[in-house]
Amino acid sequence: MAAPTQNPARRAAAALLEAVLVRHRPLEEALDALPTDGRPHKVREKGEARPGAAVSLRDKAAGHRIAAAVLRRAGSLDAVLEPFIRREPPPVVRNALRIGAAELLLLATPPHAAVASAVDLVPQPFAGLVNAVLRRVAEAGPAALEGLDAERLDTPGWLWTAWHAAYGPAVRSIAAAHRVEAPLDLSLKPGAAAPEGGEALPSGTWRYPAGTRVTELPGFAEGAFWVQDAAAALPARLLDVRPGERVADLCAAPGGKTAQLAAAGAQVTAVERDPKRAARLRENLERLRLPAEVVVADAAQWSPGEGFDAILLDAPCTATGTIRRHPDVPHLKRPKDVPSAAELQRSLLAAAAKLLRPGGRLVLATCSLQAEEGEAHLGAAAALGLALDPVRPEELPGLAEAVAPGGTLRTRPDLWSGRGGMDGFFVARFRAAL
Ligand SMILES: C[S@@+](CC[C@H](N)C(=O)[O-])C[C@H]1O[C@@H](n2cnc3c(N)ncnc32)[C@H](O)[C@@H]1O
Repeated sequence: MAAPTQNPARRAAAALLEAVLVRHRPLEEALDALPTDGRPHKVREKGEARPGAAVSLRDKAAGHRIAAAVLRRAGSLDAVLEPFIRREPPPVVRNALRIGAAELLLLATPPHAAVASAVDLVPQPFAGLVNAVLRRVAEAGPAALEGLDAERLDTPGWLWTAWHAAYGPAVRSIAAAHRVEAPLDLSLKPGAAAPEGGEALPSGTWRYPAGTRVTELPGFAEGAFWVQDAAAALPARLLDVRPGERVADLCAAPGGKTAQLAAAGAQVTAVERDPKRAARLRENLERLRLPAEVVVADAAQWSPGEGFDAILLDAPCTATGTIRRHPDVPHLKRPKDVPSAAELQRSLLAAAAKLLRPGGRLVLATCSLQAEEGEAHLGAAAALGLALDPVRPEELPGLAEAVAPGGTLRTRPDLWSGRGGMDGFFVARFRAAL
């Protein structure tokens, strides 16, 4: 069978799925590792696409889109494939079947191209199987997905149980929100004009349709804005820094929150443990022409001397609040990751409390939907002498429902659902004793 000319994109998708589902590597790392030829378009002769060969930027983007669709809906796709598979095939075949099914059922690829391309991805002995199974899926069409409990099928059981315990029936709308690709959200530098085509959200974020390429928007190279989910922009806003205040951003890269603090005129020290990520943070600040001192250090061990007026602790976490943007997260995280992330957050919180001047402010944020990485930290904060400074609903227009009665903030992907949702964050603001 002739190899379709579009197959470099499917090969890229297969490589990404192999990295995430077989080798358990993050999708972004796998994307960075894909060899590209740097050209937006590349016409290939049929059959030329070899594993490991460079792909064009366009094929990489198309492969990313296919892989993301598979990762978002893997449970549903496997349920559709199930009746046609007698014995579990090798991972390369299973992933080719998922790619074919995603193209047929979710991405509106013409059936002939979807089936032929998936067949082209597998070793010859499996070509017949993939062809036969996908022809059956093609016959059923998108109706094959109807009647499935997609929310449950596409959510690992342990996450469903935890979210049900924390949020009750809203677990279903959270899971439904994960099916949809997130929009592009931008934070603007003060005084900068928003690129055309965006929607101004009540929180100040500018929102653009999913798939918008930020680097192609006018103003990107000039540093007029940076990418930041609407919910991710809230922690720094709630710290409410003033010009000239000494502020530490303790887990800083890639720097969205550092940029907000610096744009507000604070004297910012950004601490980041990972040297590569610190380099990216520096690059971002350079593009934005915003000043901040970047320190490569473990924030749990860092002792700069004088206390800070304000500290932002955007602690590393399981990132289960960012599944809309990172559909690999449910496939990579395991239940045991939650207590270890919570432990790390507790140690960083204790270190942060020591870095505050008397009366200083601290905002703790995590982009996790797990209560252990959010609400459960309030007791530890109190034991460290940090008094909760409640967030008032009027501080966050349009988000009153995200402010808990005690004054902590809990955003979820199903909030603002008619407008494209937002990442799931826990945010709490504290004050050190005087
Ligand atoms: C949630 S991300 C921060 C996102 C960032 N605040 C922003 O808004 O762009 C967490 C960051 O903390 C860094 N990190 C993890 N543990 C750290 C530690 N002990 N000290 C300093 N940075 C750490 C990670 O490398 C990662 O870049």
